[in-house]
Amino acid sequence: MWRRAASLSPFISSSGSLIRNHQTAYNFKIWESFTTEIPTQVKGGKGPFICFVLGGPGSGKGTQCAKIVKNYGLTHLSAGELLRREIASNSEYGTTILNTIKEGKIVPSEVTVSLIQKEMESSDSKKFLIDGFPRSEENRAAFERIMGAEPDIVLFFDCPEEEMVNRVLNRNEGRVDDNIDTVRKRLQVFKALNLPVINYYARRGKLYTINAVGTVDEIFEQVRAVFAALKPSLGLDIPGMESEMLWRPAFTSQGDDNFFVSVQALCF
Ligand SMILES: Nc1ncnc2c1ncn2[C@@H]1O[C@H](COP(=O)(O)OP(=O)(O)OP(=O)(O)O)[C@@H](O)[C@H]1O
Ligand SMILES: O=c1ccn([C@@H]2O[C@H](COP(=O)(O)O)[C@@H](O)[C@H]2O)c(=O)[nH]1
Ligand SMILES: [Mg+2]
Repeated sequence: MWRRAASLSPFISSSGSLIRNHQTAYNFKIWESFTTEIPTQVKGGKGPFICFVLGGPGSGKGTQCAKIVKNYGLTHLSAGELLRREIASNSEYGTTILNTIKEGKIVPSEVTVSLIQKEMESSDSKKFLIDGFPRSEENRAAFERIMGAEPDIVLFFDCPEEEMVNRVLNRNEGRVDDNIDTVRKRLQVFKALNLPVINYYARRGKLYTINAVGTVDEIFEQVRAVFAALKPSLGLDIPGMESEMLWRPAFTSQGDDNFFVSVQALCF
């Protein structure tokens, strides 16, 4: 099994530009920073490239992951899908997982990490998109402990709650948690347990915030900019992406009611 502790590689500078009054759906207070550093080579260790994909229910994680897979060939592991597959296979944890999902709560970390671990270790891929995980700080710590790895980058699909609720209620895939009661609970869990994880990665300089409002293609253009920056480390060849701009929260601290995020405007 591969094992590594991810490290942040050296940073390079480029000239920055400024966009004012950027506000996230979760009322992050954002101010602009002139620091414009990006990792030259995100991937430093021996393990696979890992990208966590976070965002509230219905923010479009799965939709965008499908496009990332198609464009950049990463292997997509949706934690929710792995859990739903476990329910369908009548495993010993099936009933507990089903009840947890119906309640919009979080399945014990050991169960989810073990499912992710099995998929990663049985795959030849060196580039993973892990969608909808970690859901909590406890999930995050369990992944680091069990896998001996951290994500190289984290994408956060930032979407207003009303839009997320509309999308989930119109999804029509027969999911047991696509109903208004469970969605409300999932949003509470997201704010209480997942936002702190997102902030953690912002502080670590690994978070890329994507504005998840717009058409699927408009949103993917922001994702494309992130992956264009990672081209050298992923061995990707993406023409026409020489000068893209994206927003990357660089530091976050949490006050009583608000999160404060400074943002780097990255030009490259
Ligand atoms: N930009 C968009 N505009 C409108 N609808 C969208 C957009 N992106 C995705 N959708 C639709 O919204 C619904 C939720 O999207 P998706 O399943 O990708 O979200 P998710 O973040 O994976 O949600 P969950 O956490 O519940 O799995 C789907 O029906 C999808 O087709
Ligand atoms: O890491 C995870 C991922 C998911 N869950 C549970 O599954 C549902 C659905 O997840 P989606 O990512 O929206 O498909 C989620 O609400 C949790 O109940 C989990 O416990 N841990
Ligand atoms: Mg999904």
